[in-house]
Amino acid sequence: MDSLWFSDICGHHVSPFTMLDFDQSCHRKHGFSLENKLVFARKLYKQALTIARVVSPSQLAIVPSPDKEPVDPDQNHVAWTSVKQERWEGELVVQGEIPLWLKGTYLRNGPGLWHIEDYNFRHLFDGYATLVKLHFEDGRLIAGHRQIESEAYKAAKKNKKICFREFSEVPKHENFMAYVGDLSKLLSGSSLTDNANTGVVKLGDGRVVCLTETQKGSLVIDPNSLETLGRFEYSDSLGGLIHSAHPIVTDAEFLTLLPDLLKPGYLVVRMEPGTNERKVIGRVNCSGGPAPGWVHSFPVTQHYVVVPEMPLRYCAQNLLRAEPTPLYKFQWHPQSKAFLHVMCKASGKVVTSVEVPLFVTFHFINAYEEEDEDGRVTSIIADCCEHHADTSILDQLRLKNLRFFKGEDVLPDARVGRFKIPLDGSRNGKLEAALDADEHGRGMDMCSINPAYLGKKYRYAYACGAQRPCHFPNTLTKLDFVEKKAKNWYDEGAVPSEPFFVARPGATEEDDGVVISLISEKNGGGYALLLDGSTFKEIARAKLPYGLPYGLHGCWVPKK
Ligand SMILES: CC1=C[C@H](O/C=C(C)\C=C\C2=C(C)CCCC2(C)C)OC1=O
Ligand SMILES: CC(/C=C/C=O)=C\C=C/O
Ligand SMILES: [Fe+2]
Repeated sequence: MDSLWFSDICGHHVSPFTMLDFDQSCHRKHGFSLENKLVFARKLYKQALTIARVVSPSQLAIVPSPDKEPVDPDQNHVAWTSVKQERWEGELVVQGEIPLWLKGTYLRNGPGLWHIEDYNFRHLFDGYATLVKLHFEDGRLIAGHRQIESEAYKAAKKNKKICFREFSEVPKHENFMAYVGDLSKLLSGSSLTDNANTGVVKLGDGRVVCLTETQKGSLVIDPNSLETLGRFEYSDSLGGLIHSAHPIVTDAEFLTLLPDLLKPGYLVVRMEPGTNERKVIGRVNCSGGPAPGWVHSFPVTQHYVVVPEMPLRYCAQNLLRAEPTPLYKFQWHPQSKAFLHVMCKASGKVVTSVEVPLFVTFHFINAYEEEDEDGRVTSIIADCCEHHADTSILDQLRLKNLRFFKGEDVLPDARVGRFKIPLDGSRNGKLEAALDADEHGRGMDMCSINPAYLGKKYRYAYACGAQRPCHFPNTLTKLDFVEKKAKNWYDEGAVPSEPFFVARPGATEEDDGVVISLISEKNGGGYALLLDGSTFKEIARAKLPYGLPYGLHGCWVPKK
């Protein structure tokens, strides 16, 4: 059903646009006549009406209604509470020693504002983006935070209601016709959010861009003032509405995946520093399923891009709903199986597609090539934070579940899933735990590595693990894939964010550097924490004036 809605709109699939985007679609690129465009528009409108018919009236909220979930302020951990104010900046008092070599700014993005007026959002991923900075220089630390001024955020503030479609929240419609109008806006992408609340990357040319799952939610910011400078406009004509929220970004390139919901598959694209133009490396067709698997992230090796095809797949039907479904914009299709595709970066050729055991992951950690004694690549190893093929983690991240922790051990188990992809033409790949998950309390997500080891054989990763009982990953963990051991950091009641590794300039050891994390404390406070990358012992901490909401992903902007 999902793909049927779109399949007959446009007969050819030469252009890799993902959904239906008038301005940038293949229709413009291939010079379609006005008449054809009108035929196309009519088809679109008819499809919107068909969709409107299959969405039952109960899924239409006619009157705006606040989320009626009970809110008990005593239970509200600062990690899950909206940021206190629009912005703040100041120097922090440092306990311990910040290494003098640490010069630059750590930026962390995340969904920090979960209400508009008295309407409370439901899911962690719905929040309006809060950008945090920690600027280290001469052993001192200047911190700050500021809201990202996306169109979605500004419109919500001005109109005192949600105006764009967020991860799970949808603007409420006054009546049925307004809903049908919104559906056509959805098909053109104009109703989708640009709330860039997921990650932040420094491009090779120095521009700093905040990102989310929607392409329009790529916003350029100033890493010093945290001011939103404007939209990052992709100047190519690839079109489409969504991309992977985690591009692979180095000083030399920006690689990402554009899922194609019309003809299930993915485009692998590359953008050079100093340009806004993505160029196609190649295309992968899906091996299963009515739609591509969700690609929140993907891994690369030195010569290959690994394109994951999870059985948790995008679902056009769920995209159009007015109320969230248990799996939000996705659907679980175990019968469609799971695959990993390997594309050669240089030629764009798919060198293998293997079936793998079912899996669920948000985050790939790293990947590398294994060689035989003659230096021929025999297989690829790809590691991820794997949730035992169980989608319930998405539900666990509802704010209601995060806010009401009564001490039960409800965090679903996760592990470091290690895929082995043979390159000898075999049709199946393997998936096993890279180390005993009890080493990290069977919690596993929000990972980082030493960026010098991207795509190469590596030994260490940093992530959030669990000290049970818990309902959310609550430790920082250093994983050693050689010893198959983990070192864990824990502070009772604290919610730590993604441990981010910064290498010491000139280091020769993989773990020679520091790990930065922002901690939200159970008493409403918060602090910036520095751990030694090798010993994983605390080397410094600095208290913030107030605790900040939980955040997702970060990047490092070194001082020039
Ligand atoms: C994880 C994670 C989710 C969050 O994503 C935010 C948005 C707006 C996602 C939107 C969508 C999908 C997840 C699937 C396809 C459709 C679309 C609506 C674009 O940020 C995160 O980190
Ligand atoms: C917070 C999280 C995923 C974030 C996606 O970007 C997962 C946490 C639990 O495993
Ligand atoms: Fe992520």
